[in-house]
Amino acid sequence: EVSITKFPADERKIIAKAHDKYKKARAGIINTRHGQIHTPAFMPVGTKGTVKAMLPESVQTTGADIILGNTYHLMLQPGAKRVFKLGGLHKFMNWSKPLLTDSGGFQVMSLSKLRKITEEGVIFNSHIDGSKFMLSPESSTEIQYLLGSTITMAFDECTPYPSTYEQAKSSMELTSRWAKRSRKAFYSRDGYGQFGIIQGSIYNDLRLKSALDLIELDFEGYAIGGLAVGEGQELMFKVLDYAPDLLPINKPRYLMGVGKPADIIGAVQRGIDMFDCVIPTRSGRNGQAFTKYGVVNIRNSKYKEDNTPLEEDCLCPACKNYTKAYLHYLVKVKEILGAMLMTWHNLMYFQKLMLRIREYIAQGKDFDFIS
Ligand SMILES: CNc1nc2c(CC[C@H]3O[C@H](OC)[C@H](OC)[C@@H](OC)[C@@H]3OC)c3nc(N)[nH]c(=O)c3cc2[nH]1
Repeated sequence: EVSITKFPADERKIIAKAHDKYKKARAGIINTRHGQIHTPAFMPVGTKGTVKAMLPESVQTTGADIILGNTYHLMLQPGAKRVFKLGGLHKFMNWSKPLLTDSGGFQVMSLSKLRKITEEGVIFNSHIDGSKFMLSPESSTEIQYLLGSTITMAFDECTPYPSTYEQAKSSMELTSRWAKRSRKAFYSRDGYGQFGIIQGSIYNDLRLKSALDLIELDFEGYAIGGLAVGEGQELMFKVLDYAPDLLPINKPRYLMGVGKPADIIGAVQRGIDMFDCVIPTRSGRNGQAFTKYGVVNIRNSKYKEDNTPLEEDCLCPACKNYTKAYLHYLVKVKEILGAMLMTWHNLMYFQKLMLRIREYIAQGKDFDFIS
């Protein structure tokens, strides 16, 4: 039986010895019921049970080991009980590898207009038809169980930025109480795991208290929440200079919502193992392609007769079989194939970045190649 296991200690030793400047960077494998996750890992976002514009088998060819689903969206439509009855989200969306679902709090705050935060949980009106719902540590954990998530996220409150010390303190304390209830509601099975999410905004004593509260609950992994919420890279790195070290060294660390390649590299150098971000998929659909030459805005008229691929050595379908001129045209006329090819390329780019980072760490080489 596989379970979410520790990083191989010897691998960690080599990594720690190999490069002093980034001695916190580490590469490892998370073993789960649905297969292995090679870290540092980038997790494509599949909000409504699909990575937009991609077939799951295509996502697999980019090298992704795990994708994300959204509790908030799926509980509203098609409903967690219905997904459960239909065999769970893995079967429903034909993705047999690991799935991580967010606990829904963040989405409620960012998507539903009418909502009320109480000690019990968050009461909100669906942004689809206005019907009333409650998300609580218990209901969020149950919904993620019904979906069949490999990695379940504890129900937290993502502290907004900026927040005063007092605001951040009471928000973090609510997250600690909710984490305890989430942990109690979790049905633990070998190969499945639940991650706690630490808060505390930019205040190091609150971050420490949050970590201590959650470590007591012995989660299978830990997320650093409350970042990438408008604080900017400098302030985010300032928190990351110490926050990962507050967490157990042998458990996965997940930085939620991050990020651009330079953000990912800086966070890996500070000890982060897992990432999720809508950038490669959302910006791909909007005509932005990530390349080793920088970001290409394919809608720019300078590409309308450019007969070269986005990247000559990229193996994705967009680069192998098409030109920038064709992608420029497809995106301009809003053809669905444009969204597909741009998304495929960006996901391939992000997975190649992670693969190179894992290789550099394993070889003990510093990796500042993209900044
Ligand atoms: C961007 N900066 C960013 N995103 C934070 C997300 C959401 C991640 C979520 O971000 C999108 O939802 C909106 C994605 O869907 C579009 C979700 O994928 C399913 C993804 O779920 C992990 C956070 N989620 C929780 N539960 N707690 C957090 O403190 C937190 C912080 C974030 N910063």
